[in-house]
Amino acid sequence: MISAYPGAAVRAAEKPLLDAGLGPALMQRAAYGLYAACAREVLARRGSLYGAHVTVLAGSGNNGGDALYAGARLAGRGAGITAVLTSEAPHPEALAAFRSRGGRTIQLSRAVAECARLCAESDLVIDGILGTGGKGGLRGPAAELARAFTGRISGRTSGIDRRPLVIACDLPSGVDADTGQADGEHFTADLTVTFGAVKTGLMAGPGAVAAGRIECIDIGLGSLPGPALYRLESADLAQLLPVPRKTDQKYSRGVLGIAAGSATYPGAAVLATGAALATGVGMVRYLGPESVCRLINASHPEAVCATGTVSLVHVQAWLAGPGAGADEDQRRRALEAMASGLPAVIDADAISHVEPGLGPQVILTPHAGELTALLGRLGETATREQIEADPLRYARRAAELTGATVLLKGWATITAAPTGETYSQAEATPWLAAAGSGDTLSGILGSLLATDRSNRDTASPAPGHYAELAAAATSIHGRAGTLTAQSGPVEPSMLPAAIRTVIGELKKGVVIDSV
Ligand SMILES: NC(=O)C1=CN([C@@H]2O[C@H](COP(=O)(O)OP(=O)(O)OC[C@H]3O[C@@H](n4cnc5c(N)ncnc54)[C@H](OP(=O)(O)O)[C@@H]3O)[C@@H](O)[C@H]2O)[C@@H](O)CC1
Ligand SMILES: Nc1ncnc2c1ncn2[C@@H]1O[C@H](COP(=O)(O)OP(=O)(O)O)[C@@H](O)[C@H]1O
Ligand SMILES: [K+]
Repeated sequence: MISAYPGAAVRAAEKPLLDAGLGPALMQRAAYGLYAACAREVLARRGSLYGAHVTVLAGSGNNGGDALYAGARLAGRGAGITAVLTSEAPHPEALAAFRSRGGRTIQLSRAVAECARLCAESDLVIDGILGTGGKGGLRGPAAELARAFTGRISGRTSGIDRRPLVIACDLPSGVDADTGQADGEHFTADLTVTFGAVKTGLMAGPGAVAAGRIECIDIGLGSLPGPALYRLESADLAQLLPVPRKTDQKYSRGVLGIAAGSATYPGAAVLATGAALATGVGMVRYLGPESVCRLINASHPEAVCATGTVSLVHVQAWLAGPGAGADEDQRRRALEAMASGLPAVIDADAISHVEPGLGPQVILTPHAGELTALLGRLGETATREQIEADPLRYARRAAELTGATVLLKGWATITAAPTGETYSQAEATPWLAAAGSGDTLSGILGSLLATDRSNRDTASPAPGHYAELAAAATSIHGRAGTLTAQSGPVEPSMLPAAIRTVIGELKKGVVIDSV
């Protein structure tokens, strides 16, 4: 499990070490970690460091110091290095070390276009303009450089036309370390090498997109108090996924009730059912119109379909909403599922029936547009753009207002418990942005809720338990999408096959964090 912390928590952990005079030592550890990651990435790409063109972007603070020291080490291995100084006052000792290894420097303010060209023609750009001391987006010539560089490389790929590798020092410059907001100009990295602890802004909103892969360098800060944001990894998922016991029968494994689909939108029910079955539920009991029952049974003969009410069937968890449209019976079933006290996924159209006073076992799964509407009904104004810019804040706020667990979809999907525990999963691929993809996510989550033993074996699961299960479902969905995308565009109806593969690999202990 990865734990991420706000910049202020990392700075507080550094403070006693800085007071003890260890600042220079911490910077050397950070710079060495950055150098090693840069060397590895350049070697993997072009086979040799010798003769590689590297540009270091160095700001006025310690972030620029880290980048200059890393650049000095790369120069020592034969790389040709230029530092673009974005301020008049770069870190003096780091600059001296850089120059003593033969690194040359250019003052950005006098040559923005030349610096943008230099970056675009480099093998590697190290972004050391701003770190945790940055406030707001980039300003002045640094902002112009980011704009010009992005313009020059847009359309290039990492293949034949050689887009330069961009490695961010601690965080991409212009990204807020705590929220991931990136309102102004900022850099976008292939890899972010972060120091001491992962910053929350690298795992949320635009910051998660700008960060690329994340690598954390231990600089000896020790443990930090109260993690703000978690990310599940393969080993965590393997532990969370239940395996049938020898004494199990279909009911003890878990039954999921699905109230999804309508005469207008029957396909959503088929997708959700398929995903739930592929995740390993004991039984699906489907409730909905007869026409949808027939369609589901045509592709999933194992689903038990009926047209009745929620109170008439015995299940361990509910899933309501996908494709429900304006169907009045499905609306009633969604309300009964929320009031049942059982774990329930409330997705799509059912989200518009949500009222405050729910419990954490109810998991709402909006995208940003659906969350705008929900918050509006609860008396809070937030546009879709505001939610996409700061998803941590709005997912937490929605959980607080409803009492439910909230899963806010996106490139990095945020899950927030009403008690404050928050997760971010980013294994997905943009190929998953397709109609019907969310229906499969709800099916995976419904299955995990129905087969969850802690719900039956303990009186009240730990705070954050449902947020953890929702994060696990997101991760399985993202991995299944990424696996499917390896052979072409993703059709959501292809996902169940990949879900089975992902779960099988996780259970075998195969590490597929970087599929
Ligand atoms: N502390 C430690 O132990 C260790 C720290 N480490 C490293 O230090 C980094 C934090 O260093 P830092 O505090 O010097 O901040 P950093 O972000 O480099 O620069 C701030 C400067 O930028 C300026 N500025 C601000 N916003 C701006 C904007 N939008 N556009 C333009 N300029 C802007 C601001 O000027 P101001 O606006 O305040 O006048 C100020 O001068 C951290 O991320 C990590 O890399 C590692 O070495 C490990 C040990
Ligand atoms: N750009 C993206 N990158 C990765 N995943 C995405 C992206 N856009 C959407 N997704 C994922 O695709 C799914 C889309 O869900 P949703 O919009 O509810 O679809 P639908 O309701 O049509 O089934 C969500 O799991 C979301 O996180
Ligand atoms: K940076």
